[in-house]
Amino acid sequence: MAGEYEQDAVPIGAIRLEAATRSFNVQVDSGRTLKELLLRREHRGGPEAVPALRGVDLTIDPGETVAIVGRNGAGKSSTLRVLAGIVPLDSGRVRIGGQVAALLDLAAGFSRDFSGRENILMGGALYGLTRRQVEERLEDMIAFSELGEFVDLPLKAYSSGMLVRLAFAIVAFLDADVLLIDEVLAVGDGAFQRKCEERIAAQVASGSTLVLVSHDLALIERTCARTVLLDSGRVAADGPTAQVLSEYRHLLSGEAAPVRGTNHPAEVAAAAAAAGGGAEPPSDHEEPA
Ligand SMILES: Nc1ncnc2c1ncn2[C@@H]1O[C@H](COP(=O)(O)OP(=O)(O)OP(=O)(O)O)[C@@H](O)[C@H]1O
Repeated sequence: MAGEYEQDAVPIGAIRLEAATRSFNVQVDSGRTLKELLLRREHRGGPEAVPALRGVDLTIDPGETVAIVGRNGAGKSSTLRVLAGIVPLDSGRVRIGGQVAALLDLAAGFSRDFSGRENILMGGALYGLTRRQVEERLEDMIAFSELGEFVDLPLKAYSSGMLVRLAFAIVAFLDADVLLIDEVLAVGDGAFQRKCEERIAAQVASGSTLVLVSHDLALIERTCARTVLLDSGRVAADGPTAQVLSEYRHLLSGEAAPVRGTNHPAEVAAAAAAAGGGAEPPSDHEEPA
């Protein structure tokens, strides 16, 4: 049974996620034997379902500021993708009210052969703005991005920080009712990060709902009143940010090893600080896909 995604079935700015489940099929290739490789035989193992969300319930009211935290692979990005309507649910229901602006996978939303200016024009249309509305905001968006002459060069020539500037400049002037932001702010430089934070704060002050996924616990403390802790695709805690982050730090400091890969360096540092120790972040940190 497929899950449901309904827009405008709840008040503007509200989010309702009910019993959300989602798995991803991953081709497992580790069991291939040397004989199979030498004889070029097909390996019999099929795709394996990796559960990302296992029955997540989330009720967010208009104007709330909510952070989602959790270890690598906990299901944070999957939750945002489901809320943005990019990834459908296997079962459960998403309802979201009003216009949604998502800053998730930057590369996915852009055309690399077109200039920044052209991408703004196309991006605005994707978010439901008319050509005229985008043109009215174009100069403000370009000024916000501080891309200078790069705005007329193809995106192939952009650094990842420049892509963030472009993406944020579009989202910053959409006046969306719901803002979904995944970690992207971390790629911009310090000055631009502060500018983005100020812009987000202004949008929240004007009534937008914010859902932020980040490993930057200080950013969360500054930005979000409420935090949801995910663990292995389930909600492990949901409440005031100070309380849930304290639980999360406790979880991180008490664990010997993460679920998969290494901990994010910011989390390791936070856990070390919480434990009063001086643990160094792992040098061979790797981000899972
Ligand atoms: N497109 C995909 N294909 C296969 N597996 C996926 C895909 N997206 C997510 N997963 C799997 O779903 C689980 C949850 O992933 P998700 O990216 O939501 O975690 P996360 O909490 O955002 O992790 P991180 O902190 O590392 O970004 C992981 O086991 C991940 O491997």
